[in-house]
Amino acid sequence: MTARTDLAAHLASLDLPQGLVETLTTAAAACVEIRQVVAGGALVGALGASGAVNVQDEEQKKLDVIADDILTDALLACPAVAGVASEEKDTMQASANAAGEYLVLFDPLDGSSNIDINAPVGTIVSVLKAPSAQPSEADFLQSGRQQVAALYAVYAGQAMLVLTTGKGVAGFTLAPDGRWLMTHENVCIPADTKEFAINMSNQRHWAEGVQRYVDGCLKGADGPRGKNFNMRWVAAMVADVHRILMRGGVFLYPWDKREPNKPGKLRLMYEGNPMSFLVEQAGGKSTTDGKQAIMDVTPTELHQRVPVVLGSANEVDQIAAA
Ligand SMILES: O=P(O)(O)OC[C@H]1O[C@](O)(COP(=O)(O)O)[C@@H](O)[C@@H]1O
Ligand SMILES: [Mg+2]
Ligand SMILES: [Mg+2]
Repeated sequence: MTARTDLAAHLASLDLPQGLVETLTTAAAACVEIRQVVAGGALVGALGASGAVNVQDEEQKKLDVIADDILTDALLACPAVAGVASEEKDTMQASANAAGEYLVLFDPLDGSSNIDINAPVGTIVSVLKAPSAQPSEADFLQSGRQQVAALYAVYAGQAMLVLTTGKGVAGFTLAPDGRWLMTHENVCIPADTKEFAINMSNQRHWAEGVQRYVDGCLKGADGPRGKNFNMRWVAAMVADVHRILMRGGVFLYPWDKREPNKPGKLRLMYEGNPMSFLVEQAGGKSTTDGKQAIMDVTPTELHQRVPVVLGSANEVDQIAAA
């Protein structure tokens, strides 16, 4: 096998504060542990419902809870971490570390409906600087622009970890010895695409602009776009965004009129912001509606929702203009 840079060497090359290196190393190791549970599936009791409901009123799967415990325990034990916030928990948790410098927010298991059918799932992580070593919930409500790092791990045919610390995007594949080895050095999203991703079953609820945009894609070479489009929907944001980072495309989970006061399905702090950091660092755009950057949204609550329109830059502009 070719000698490859591992995650530790990559982090060392970035000239990052030691505490950030420790935080990212801890999160990446937790993802290896989660991957092992995902891979064991029914053999390790990882499938099925937990019987509980989370703060978002969603039925928790066993794997949501297992992944949350793995990440929470690992990060709270990391001396550089001042506190964590999880999609699966009502409130943030402060660590007992007197010198914690970072706040870590995460979606421990993204794509929960895929768990029991052995389809791709993943973990999404956002890292902020901690204003104090004894953080309050308000300390977590920083805009996406304040992130110092974001990563996701996707557990599919291979497990991959994709990371940014604000200097581009690098992708790593999990090797049999448990190390993350760099396989994708400088991930760039092509500006143009012929592929879109949206849950079509919600079509009747979308706003008119989204209706017009998708209609243009469906008409293909016979319509206003003058080219044929393909459609994909993995039902795990982490895997849909991974596809876009690998070969371009757009992903939409837009506002819709079912619950007009609810901004969308996806969560700003655990999904929208970290994915936006990665997408922008890879040359794509990540917006609420084709125009407003998600990372410029001012958070008002930990479990805030956000509409999402992201991916290939020119195609996101098409959605803005639709
Ligand atoms: O059920 P739908 O409408 O296909 O929604 C799928 C979306 O919901 C999510 O699974 C929500 O994430 P969780 O699994 O973390 O709750 C996204 O990953 C995905 O894009
Ligand atoms: Mg999710
Ligand atoms: Mg989740």
